[in-house]
Amino acid sequence: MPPIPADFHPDLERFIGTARWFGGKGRPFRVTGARRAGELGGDGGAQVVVELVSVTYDDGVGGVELYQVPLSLRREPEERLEHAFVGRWDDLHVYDAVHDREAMALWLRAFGSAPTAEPTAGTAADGLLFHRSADEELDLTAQAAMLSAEQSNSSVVFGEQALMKVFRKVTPGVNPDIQVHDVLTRAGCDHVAALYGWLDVTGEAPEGSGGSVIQLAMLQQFLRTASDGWELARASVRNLFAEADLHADEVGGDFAGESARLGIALAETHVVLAEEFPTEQLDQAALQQVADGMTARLDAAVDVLPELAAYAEQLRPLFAAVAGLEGLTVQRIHGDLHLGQTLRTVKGWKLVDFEGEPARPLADRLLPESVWRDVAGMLRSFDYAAQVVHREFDSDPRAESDVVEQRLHRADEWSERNRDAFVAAYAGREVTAAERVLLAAFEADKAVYECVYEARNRPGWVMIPLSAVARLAGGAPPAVAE
Ligand SMILES: Nc1ncnc2c1ncn2[C@@H]1O[C@H](COP(=O)(O)OP(=O)(O)O)[C@@H](O)[C@H]1O
Ligand SMILES: O=P(O)(O)O[C@H]1O[C@H](CO)[C@@H](O[C@H]2O[C@H](CO)[C@@H](O)[C@H](O)[C@H]2O)[C@H](O)[C@H]1O
Repeated sequence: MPPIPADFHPDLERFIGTARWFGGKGRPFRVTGARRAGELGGDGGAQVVVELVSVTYDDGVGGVELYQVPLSLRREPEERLEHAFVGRWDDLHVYDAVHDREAMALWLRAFGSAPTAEPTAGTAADGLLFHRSADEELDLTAQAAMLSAEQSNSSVVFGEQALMKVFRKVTPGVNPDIQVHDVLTRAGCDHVAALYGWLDVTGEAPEGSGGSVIQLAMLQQFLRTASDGWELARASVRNLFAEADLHADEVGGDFAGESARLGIALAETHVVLAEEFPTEQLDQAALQQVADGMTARLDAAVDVLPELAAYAEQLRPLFAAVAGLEGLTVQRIHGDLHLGQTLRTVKGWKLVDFEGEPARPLADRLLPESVWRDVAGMLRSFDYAAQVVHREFDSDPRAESDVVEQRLHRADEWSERNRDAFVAAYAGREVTAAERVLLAAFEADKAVYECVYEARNRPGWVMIPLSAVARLAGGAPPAVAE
């Protein structure tokens, strides 16, 4: 196929700008180029072009970002793909390929023909190199279906066997999600879905990438019996609200046992990560850098959400205290842990999505960090679950104020109970004073990150992390109306 013409760029801008996975929401941008990573199909059947689309922001911050956009090209309009329509390119009707079953079957077949014996060998489709990392025989007749919970990337399930995650924002270099799944699968870690394969671009490395590979997708075991930790936690809060005169430990849907099991799953995963990746003891200069990083993120966040300024001065000493700690060991961690990254299966809790915070530079996401950062991410998530349900119940202005008050109290109680159960099981011993300082600092750092995330993606939820910032800063709750 010829390259995408420049007059298709406005269609790409419209499509990317409204996609859930687009990390630049709220910032005016332009599509400044589209490079063909590869092509699949075309012999009379479905035809797919995989484009790496360059996005440049009008504010000039952050340089060019690359987004993977696989496009399905159709001669006739496809009614069932209307929701995935991108635009017209000459006489072609162009759709987001991840929604197109026939297009996705091409990916699965390419994975199916990749040899498994040599992990470095692969099947090359035009420009694309498919790798297999496990002997699992793939069912090539399995139907593809998009996972509706589309988040930072797009995930497609093949039957009940495999799940392919198509990375959207791509950066030249090792993809942390593929890397960690590969290592943990080989190490026999029980708390992740096994890696089956991955997809690289074979063509010339893009300018400025230092010759690095670009990794486009990951194929892994589909956890058929999984329930999302975020859904389960909220169901437990709802259950508590239904009996608002009872305490969290008195109702049937109590979650504390699951929170404790989740703490153990995280601790066990951290142990394997520490065995398989380098660990390091931070010296004073490195600790200072960690503290400075938190402060710098706070300063940048105040520019995005000025309401944070009211708490900035109280947060600074909390971050500065990190520089005064001694003997902090760092290792590879999850990096963006929250309840939405946990799945409860019949075989226990699994952790997903080891990509780290999507907004962080790739190099930073590969660095060893303190395990308490992951713990803090989960603590924030317990708070979110309680607060989100509280809003579901009490967004009605006619709700009686004493009932609202009571439920708010129960929400806090639920959050505290589950946070405590999680930390106690994770640590398996008393948490030291130094660890408590770290936890509070990482929790505040995460809440600051969430303020930016919500301001850009879900402005109606910004009060959830902002209230947490206020609590951690020891100040009065925010009075900002939503
Ligand atoms: N191996 C799996 N089996 C079943 N469901 C999964 C699996 N991996 C992820 N999921 C589901 O897909 C959703 C998105 O996956 P995730 O890795 O978090 O993607 P993203 O990077 O887009 O946030 C998760 O919330 C989870 O519910
Ligand atoms: O799952 P992603 O890697 O895309 O993570 C991003 O999106 C998350 C929301 O989906 C966001 O998580 C925040 O909201 C969650 C509830 O939806 C809550 O449980 C988390 O605690 C909260 O941080 C995450 O921060 C962001 O990186």
